[in-house]
Amino acid sequence: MNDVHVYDTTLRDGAQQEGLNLSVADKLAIAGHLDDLGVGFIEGGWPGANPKDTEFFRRAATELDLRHARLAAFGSTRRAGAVAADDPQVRALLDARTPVVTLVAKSHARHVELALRTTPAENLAMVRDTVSHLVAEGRTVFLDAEHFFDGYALDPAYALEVVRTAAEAGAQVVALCDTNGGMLPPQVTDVVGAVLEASGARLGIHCHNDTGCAVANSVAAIEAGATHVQGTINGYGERTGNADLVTVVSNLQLKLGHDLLAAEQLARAGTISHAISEVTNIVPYSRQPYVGASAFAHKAGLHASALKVDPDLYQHIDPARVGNAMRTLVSDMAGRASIELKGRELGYDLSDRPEVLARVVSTVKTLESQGWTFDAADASFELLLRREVTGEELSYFDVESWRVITEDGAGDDAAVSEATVKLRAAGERQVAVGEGNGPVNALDHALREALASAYPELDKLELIDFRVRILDASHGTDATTRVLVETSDGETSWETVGVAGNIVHAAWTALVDSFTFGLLRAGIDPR
Ligand SMILES: CC(=O)SCCNC(=O)CCNC(=O)[C@H](O)C(C)(C)COP(=O)(O)OP(=O)(O)OC[C@H]1O[C@@H](n2cnc3c(N)ncnc32)[C@H](O)[C@@H]1OP(=O)(O)O
Ligand SMILES: CC(=O)C(=O)O
Repeated sequence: MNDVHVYDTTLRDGAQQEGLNLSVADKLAIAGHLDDLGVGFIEGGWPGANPKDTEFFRRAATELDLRHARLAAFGSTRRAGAVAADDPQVRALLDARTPVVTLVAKSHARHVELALRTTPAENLAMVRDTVSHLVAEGRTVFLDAEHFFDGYALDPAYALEVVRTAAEAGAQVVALCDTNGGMLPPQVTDVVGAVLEASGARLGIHCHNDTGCAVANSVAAIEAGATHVQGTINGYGERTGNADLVTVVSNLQLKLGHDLLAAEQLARAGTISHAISEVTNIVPYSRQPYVGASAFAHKAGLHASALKVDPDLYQHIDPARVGNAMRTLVSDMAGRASIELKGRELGYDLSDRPEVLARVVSTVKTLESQGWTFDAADASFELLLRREVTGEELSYFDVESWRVITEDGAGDDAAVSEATVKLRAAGERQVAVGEGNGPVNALDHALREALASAYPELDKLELIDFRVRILDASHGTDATTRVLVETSDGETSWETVGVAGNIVHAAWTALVDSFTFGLLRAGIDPR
């Protein structure tokens, strides 16, 4: 069933999200990713509304080489009382030189009266005039019927008249919009079915997520006969966002048999969703359906014991179909099967090492009861596992002592820290001093300095995140503290954990694990 348009509006409605601000270069990059995903249409923005969107269409004409998608320019019907051919906003839509133009039109009688301040008849004339003018100019026209569901509830005859008028004027699709996002799936099913029957128009669906039902509503509309679905990557959009197009497409394709994207395109959905997050600079939502980092991450021991036999037992699809992968999380909820699966992920075959499995389970449960957390610190767990499997501590250096002092900066407000680290590495005793804007920063510098000659490979490691959690807040300033450190080698990153009564000690433990793991990952032998 290759019958449904996949229409992406990340660059227009997605960009209406609070805090999201895309440059022209960002928009061009995202359009390239969307085309790779294989969507049918990319709505690029509203030409004429702001210089960036106008510039996007100008540059897209020469810089975008779309293989799958067709570009759509978005704008509204002409002004009340004007003529489409003379309306500067309609002119800007034509100047964008896209094959497709999507018009937003009022379909709610109250909006016509209060927001447009015109008559129902003039609104219909605006739809008719603008659609037919753009069609006559050679454009494929889609019409977004704004506030359709609320408008249909108030005055179904008028809302239907807008759909009929647009279709008769030549609009190829009339997308029914749940602009305020207040609908639930049964309402969408009923309205789409009724409008389809009464109008015979090709219908689309455009949903916002204010009831948390944007995806469900979109799927319901397609099931009810709509054949064009709009959404945004990662559900970006005004207020609570739009329907997440990756989830919508995955549901329609993998659950309902629609043939929307080639299997290999859908298998890139995870990569593309994350690549677009990089451009938008919005941290990916780990629990995003299908493509989130946690979407196929399993924490409970019982789940792992069944997954070991057959991954299908606790997964609704094979994650590879959407470019994701199964992960086993190790925590105090782990059992032996969790450790065996995690070991397999890390390259250790523990299937005939029951004593190691039992020991690791017990160690993890004990440490987690003291505040350690291994599902957030994969690298510390890998070091622990390695220690239990090999029976020896991986040691690149022997720490003799470390200390930090923090003092008021001379003459300015900022306090500075100074750390001294004494250790042996590659047979040499090293004493190094590091300065920083805080104790962990100073320790990081001192440790690097002390290890620089033995392990120059450490130079490329960078601490990219540092999180502190007070574990028993009722103890006040003598509470136990957990520190998570995230480190990157420029290509990948890993997290390590430290727990101690002293916050700097906890950070030091996490720091030492982070450097040790970095050297292990780089394939360095202890010197
Ligand atoms: C539901 C949606 O998300 S639709 C997309 C909404 N997106 C945006 O609004 C982002 C881009 N918008 C903009 O940059 C500006 O609002 C512009 C350039 C479009 C218009 O700016 P301005 O001319 O200053 O008008 P303003 O934003 O104050 O008001 C919108 C005008 O459009 C009119 N309008 C609203 N919908 C329609 C429509 N479907 N057809 C014709 N006119 C419309 C309003 O009645 C109002 O008219 P008025 O100026 O006579 O009061
Ligand atoms: C058109 C649109 O974005 C809406 O009605 O939500």
